[in-house]
Amino acid sequence: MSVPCPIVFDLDGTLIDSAPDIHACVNTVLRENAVTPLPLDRVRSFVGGGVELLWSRIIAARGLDPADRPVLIAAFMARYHDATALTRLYPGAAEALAALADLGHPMGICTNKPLAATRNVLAHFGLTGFFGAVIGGDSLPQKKPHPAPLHATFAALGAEDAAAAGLFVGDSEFDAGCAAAASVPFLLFTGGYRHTPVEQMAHEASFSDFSQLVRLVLEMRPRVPAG
Ligand SMILES: O=C(O)COP(=O)(O)O
Repeated sequence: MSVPCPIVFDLDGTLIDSAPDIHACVNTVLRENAVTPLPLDRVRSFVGGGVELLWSRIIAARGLDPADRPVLIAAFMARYHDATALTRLYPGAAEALAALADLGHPMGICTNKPLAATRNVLAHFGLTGFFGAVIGGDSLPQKKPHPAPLHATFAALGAEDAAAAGLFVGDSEFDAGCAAAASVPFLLFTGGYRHTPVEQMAHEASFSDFSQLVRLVLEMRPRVPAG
């Protein structure tokens, strides 16, 4: 007798391509401060470690005063909070979530995106009901690649023994590092925001299209005894 394994997903660069909205919010704030905007590729390359790291990188890129960081972040958050107009679900992501839910997999989100913005974007795409646990970048003192947020997500799903039972699906170096630190098998979505070649990133399996995910999960068959 066995039950389907819990699966935790990263959000930005894994389920959603949110870089265009992040880019638009960043450049609105830069323009308001008479700073030259940044190209989309550059902003995308800064995403993954949460809002504070994003702005540290922007400040370094544009030679801004680090003392202005809290004010810049506050102005950014006011826009980022419910920015969804330019964000897209990756093709097949919603269908894969529905198929995994039908198979009985408990699912969660472990993202470095702030929790309120995370909840807004999940609601915008009608995904809220898929996830029994959502941990954001401001939910705990630690962010990915620290293992604590991933452990907390599995714990909130009622799966304390995540290392043995669960899977983590993500796209970035932050996700790969977090999975390794938490000893959770990592499924790498290769179409997201990583900088590192796939073969140089630690992962148990990889996929480039969400139509491959359900088969991959079934092939890996990580099962936990019921009861
Ligand atoms: O907000 C970020 O910087 C990254 O978010 P993610 O953890 O969902 O990739």
